[in-house]
Amino acid sequence: MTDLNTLEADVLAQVAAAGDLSTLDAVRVAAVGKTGSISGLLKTLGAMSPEERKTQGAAINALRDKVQEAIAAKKAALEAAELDARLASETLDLSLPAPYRRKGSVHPTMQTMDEMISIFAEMGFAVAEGPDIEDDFHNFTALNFPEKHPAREMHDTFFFNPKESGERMLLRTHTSPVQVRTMVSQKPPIRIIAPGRTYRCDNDATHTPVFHQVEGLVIDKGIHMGHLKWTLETFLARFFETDAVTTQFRPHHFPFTEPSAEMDVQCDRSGGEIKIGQGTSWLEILGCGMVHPNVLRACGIDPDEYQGFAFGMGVDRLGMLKYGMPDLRDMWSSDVRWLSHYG
Ligand SMILES: CNC(=O)COc1cccc(Nc2cc(Cl)ccn2)c1
Repeated sequence: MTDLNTLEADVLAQVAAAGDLSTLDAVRVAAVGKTGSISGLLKTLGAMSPEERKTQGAAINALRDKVQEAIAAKKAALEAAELDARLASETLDLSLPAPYRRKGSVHPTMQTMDEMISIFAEMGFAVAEGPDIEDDFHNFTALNFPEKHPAREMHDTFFFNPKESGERMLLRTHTSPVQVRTMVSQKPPIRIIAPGRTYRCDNDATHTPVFHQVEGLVIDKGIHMGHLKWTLETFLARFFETDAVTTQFRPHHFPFTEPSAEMDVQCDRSGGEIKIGQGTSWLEILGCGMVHPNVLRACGIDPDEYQGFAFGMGVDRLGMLKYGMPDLRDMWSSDVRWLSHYG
């Protein structure tokens, strides 16, 4: 017969030595599990005399209870220690600064476009939008482009495969179609800007196939070039955050305006960066003009009753000027280091 005292001392020593819950459970199974040492002793009771069974049985049960009590206490101690360890490792010191997490930023092109839109909105312009996929009429014909105009060629414009009807759909080459759609659907007076994505078959150091434009259109009675000049100078001064800008009109040609002009803004190129609102250099900033009568007529507006001006500027170009970005291609490299620097 195994000496109960030796067994007790041995099992209690194993319980005390158990360093973690799984070791303790292994000790429990070895002692009081189905095939455990103490459970095995209980099976020997059957072969004893009634008197012996009474005393021996009581002694073995007492040993089993003692061992189970010790295991329960040890389990509670190990669990408490485990909880303390977790509390210690997961304690948040709220007085510490939060760990740095890089937040996203608005792309400089969209930031610039948002600024342009909000300035024109403050000046009373509504924002008009339209489809990127356009038809010949809205992108060219209504804008007084002659049938054989080079801009209609494949080398300049992305065309889709002609539909059965032969209508050639294309990716709009400017946002003017949005203004055409507005003139066709809304009676004057009109004061809108048309921001958006435009597409051309260009791709070099200063041109990307997708670029962003903001065009503007005012149609009313008695509109003249003075209104155009004031509107653009007011916008440019606010956009470049300077008191006033000096501009000049340089004669130009667009099919959809007559007279057409390019507007230069006076700037200082002497330092590394171009500064608008000071200096004596000229920098081309946008194209504009009085809406051509043929365009008004194509949109159902009588040029003897209403006149209008329009302008168009490149968002990426203005953003690069304002934020001093050296290379247009950086705008599209989606280099996080660059974007987070400017964004
Ligand atoms: C970057 N943009 C440029 O160089 C030139 O953009 C321009 C210039 C002059 C006018 C317009 N838009 C326009 C729209 C209609 Cl519906 C009628 C007449 N004109 C856009």
